[in-house]
Amino acid sequence: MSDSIKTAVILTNLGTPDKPEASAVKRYLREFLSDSRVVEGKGLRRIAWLAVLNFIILNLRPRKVAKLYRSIWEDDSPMRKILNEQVTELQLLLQQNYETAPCVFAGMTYGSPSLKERLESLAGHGYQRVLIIPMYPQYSATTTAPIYDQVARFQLGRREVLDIRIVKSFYNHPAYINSLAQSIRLFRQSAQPAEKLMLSYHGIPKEYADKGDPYPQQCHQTSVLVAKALGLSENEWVTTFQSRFGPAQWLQPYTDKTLESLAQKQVKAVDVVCPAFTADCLETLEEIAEENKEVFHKAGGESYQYIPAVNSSPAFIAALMTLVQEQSADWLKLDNQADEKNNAV
Ligand SMILES: C=CC1=C(C)c2cc3[nH]c(cc4nc(cc5[nH]c(cc1n2)c(C)c5CCC(=O)O)C(CCC(=O)O)=C4C)c(C)c3C=C
Ligand SMILES: [Fe+2]
Ligand SMILES: [Fe+2]
Repeated sequence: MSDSIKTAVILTNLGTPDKPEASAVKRYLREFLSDSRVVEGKGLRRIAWLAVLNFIILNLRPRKVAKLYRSIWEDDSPMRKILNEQVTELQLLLQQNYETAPCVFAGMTYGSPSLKERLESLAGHGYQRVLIIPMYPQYSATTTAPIYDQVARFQLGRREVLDIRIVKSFYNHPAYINSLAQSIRLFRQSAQPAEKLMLSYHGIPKEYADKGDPYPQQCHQTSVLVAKALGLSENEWVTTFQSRFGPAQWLQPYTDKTLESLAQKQVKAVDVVCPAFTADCLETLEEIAEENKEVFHKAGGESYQYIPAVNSSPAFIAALMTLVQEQSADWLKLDNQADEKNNAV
């Protein structure tokens, strides 16, 4: 890195409540679900959604969802805990490889630690260059684009803007595919591999995809590449979409319906992995590892195993460093000694 220019990397994830309590969940859901990137609609549609959100959803959902959070909470929300671990591990790896490593921070789109406050604080501390890595391998207007929006709002009106780069997606990056394949391989080495590998992605409303959100295509591409890396034949894996919200149609095939139909077709064992999540969270630890396990068993399935997210596995942290290297090569100066050391191993 050039001597006098302070550079930071921010790992950015969606966000999560501060506590597993109804009031904290309400605050989080209000911020998240008020974003018109997440629930689209203009004019009357927007007014109707805000009425439903404020008068119905925010009165009924927080208590139910807080209970789900309590079932997975450790000393913090798993997403925030894992994001902090990813920050620590990436910082260590960068320090081993660079004379002057950039500083790595965490930032959430909704809730804390907030991306907006992180950017303000970095600017206040004289950082001029920032690489933001959204922790979503597949781009979606519902998740990645809000990060671009926050950066645009941050820059607006600044006399000297910060030099900010954002990694748009990494759904097909060989280092990410390798980290995912490795995590599946390691899991299947220590457990009996199931006859079917299910790759379950968070869904989005079908309407958004029909209007051009590239998310589903990127999910399918990730699946194809992972299956190829694992040497799976076509009938050994399936791509599905989870986490439906509201009455509209979402991306299909749905995870729960597919589990039921697999069990009905006498598939007795499935392994499930969630490649849209780089950190375990409510959607993986509760919805996939618990709720959907019950769905499969109730439908007659016998063995259901959830394969954890890539989290802070060495291969995923190495993938993050590769992204840093590629996206900010001109900002960084490789530590020749560390480089020689790595080559000698
Ligand atoms: C209402 C619309 C929603 C869209 C569109 C959506 C897209 C989307 N979300 C993720 C990743 C995560 N979502 C998580 C929780 C979550 N998601 C929604 C709704 C939408 N998501 C809600 C209401 C919630 C909260 C829980 C609930 O009330 O059911 C999480 C987990 C957060 C945690 O604290 O652990 C993640 C991660 C992606 C990747 C995505 C589109 C591609
Ligand atoms: Fe979501
Ligand atoms: Fe969910």
